[in-house]
Amino acid sequence: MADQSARVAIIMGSRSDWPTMQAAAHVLDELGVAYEARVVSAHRTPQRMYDFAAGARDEGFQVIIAGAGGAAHLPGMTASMTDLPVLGVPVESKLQNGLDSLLSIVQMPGGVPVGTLAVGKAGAKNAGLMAARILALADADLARRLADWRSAQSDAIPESVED
Ligand SMILES: Nc1c(C(=O)O)ncn1[C@@H]1O[C@H](COP(=O)(O)O)[C@@H](O)[C@H]1O
Repeated sequence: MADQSARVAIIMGSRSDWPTMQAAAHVLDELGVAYEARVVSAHRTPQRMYDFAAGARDEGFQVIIAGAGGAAHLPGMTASMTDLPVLGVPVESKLQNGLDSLLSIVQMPGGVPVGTLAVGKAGAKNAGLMAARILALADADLARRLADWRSAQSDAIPESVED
């Protein structure tokens, strides 16, 4: 059962994806956005994927972040069964650093949108930020926290090339 306050679902094809997908969880923690993380695989747990995607809106989720590697069908299959925005994160694989994951997620047929981020932890981090930006369209407090987060990021980048 989902934590009723969780607005973002972070799903992934395998527990082995969690070190990557934690980057999404981390930034959502920083922004005070409640999420729930689950292992859901289109390949290995098709009924769990079906039940999750069909029931995600009723569970209270507003955005889904889906990470998977290799033949990464999870984001697209999930997007085919819900009208919630689905953000796809290609997890790095053994083949060309995850190029297979990226192409599996980004090359969706017209009519089934998956917003695809970069491969790996940077993509997962940006998926968390993108989920927050979507939610912030209707949440002024979150919009302010996002603006503060962005300012803090800028402040942390030194202009000097010396220490
Ligand atoms: N791409 C998918 C799906 C899916 O798309 O349904 N389910 C698992 N996987 C991926 O298999 C990779 C290897 O998984 P294991 O480490 O468990 O062998 C993971 O990156 C996972 O996302």
